[in-house]
Amino acid sequence: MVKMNAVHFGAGNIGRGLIGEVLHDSHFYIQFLDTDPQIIKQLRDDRSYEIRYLDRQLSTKTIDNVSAINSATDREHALRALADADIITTSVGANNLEKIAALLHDGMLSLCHNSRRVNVLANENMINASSSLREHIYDLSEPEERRLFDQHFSFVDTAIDRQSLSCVVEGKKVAVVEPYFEWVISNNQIPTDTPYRIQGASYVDDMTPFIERKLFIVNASHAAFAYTGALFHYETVQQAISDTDINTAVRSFLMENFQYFVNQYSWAEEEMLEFIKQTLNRHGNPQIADEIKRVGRSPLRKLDQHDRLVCPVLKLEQLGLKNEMGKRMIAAAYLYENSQDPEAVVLQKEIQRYGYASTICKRSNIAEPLAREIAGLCFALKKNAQLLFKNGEIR
Ligand SMILES: NC(=O)c1ccc[n+]([C@@H]2O[C@H](COP(=O)([O-])OP(=O)(O)OC[C@H]3O[C@@H](n4cnc5c(N)ncnc54)[C@H](O)[C@@H]3O)[C@@H](O)[C@H]2O)c1
Ligand SMILES: O=P(O)(O)OC[C@@H](O)[C@@H](O)[C@H](O)[C@H](O)CO
Repeated sequence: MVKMNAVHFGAGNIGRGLIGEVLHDSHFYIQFLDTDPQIIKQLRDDRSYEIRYLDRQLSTKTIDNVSAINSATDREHALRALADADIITTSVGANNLEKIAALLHDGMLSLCHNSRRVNVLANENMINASSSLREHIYDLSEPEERRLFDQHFSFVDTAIDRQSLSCVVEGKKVAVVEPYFEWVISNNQIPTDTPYRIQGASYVDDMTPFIERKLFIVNASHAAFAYTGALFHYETVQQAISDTDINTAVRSFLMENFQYFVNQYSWAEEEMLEFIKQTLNRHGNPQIADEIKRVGRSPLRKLDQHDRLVCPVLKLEQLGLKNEMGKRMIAAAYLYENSQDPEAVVLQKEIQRYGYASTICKRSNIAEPLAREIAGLCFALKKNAQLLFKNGEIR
């Protein structure tokens, strides 16, 4: 029973491993738009793909009623797909939202001929990704186009959570996922006459606490394991987690962020503690080998003032709450080296040229006294990574 058309930008790990599955189960036909010729060919040839769940039985599921278009080389077909869309979704990576804006702008113009309103859901690890995508599109639009877009489109912020990886079986990419998932959708931004509900998603009136919980608990601890794990030359997050000292350090980092949620949102302590426990269990899932180079990817993005490491530290600072471990985690991130990761290369070049304090001020928009303090932590941890585990402040 396929009733509606979804156009999804990004047939990567989470695109196939979560968004594709949930939209399929909500009776959408899915056109993936991507730029990777290999996955496009696979989806076009098979019109379906496999998901493997990391449950006891290693069960599998086939997602059918899908196809794919190369949005870089086949603009015409991509625009045709957009013109028929009932919903538009993305999971291309936060840094790529700007790159899909021009195509979406043109696709949205052709969609305006339809009477129905279309929701656009950008599913990326960032605060208000859909609102940010809207800004990129509106930056390219004339005032009259913006008025039309306001009438025809709703940009709906979301938070998505699932450990979603891939493996290759007989030359085909298979999505490998934990059974758990969360897709939180901003109810206030969804028009009341939307003719579908996304099955399995949670609709909430105030997105902010949920996207912050995703970033400041799930992704913050993930990044902390990755960057401290890299300091000790581990290759996967699971190896870092099984190091008792790192585990203890990341737990105390999370307990600082826990205080933020309790103070800022009066979040019930037991519920947040349970969420933290569940998150740490998920990160430590022995069936997953999640490489530090994936979890630590794009350190410049992760060190942005609005992202998982710096944002909670600044918020705790404003509230006058303890953030010592958070500062150490930021310092560990500034020490991250990976010659295969373009952002890590730029980061280390900038540090070599301008020093830690200036780079921290510039990249994380942190005021000078705090930036100098974190720079001091970078020097200390570079000399002796064991200081990460020292109680009290490092001087
Ligand atoms: N993998 C996860 O477990 C997970 C979980 C939650 C959130 N996320 C978020 O989802 C997003 C995607 O992550 P991922 O792990 O699936 O990454 P990925 O690299 O596996 O997939 C991204 C896909 O987007 C495609 N893409 C990139 N630029 C594009 C463009 N301009 N036009 C069309 N397609 C383009 C890539 O070719 C790739 O197939 C990120 O924002 C990530 O933070 C990932
Ligand atoms: O996708 P990133 O680069 O923002 O972060 C890396 C991981 O922390 C992330 O992909 C998690 O696995 C995911 O967010 C879990 O839901």
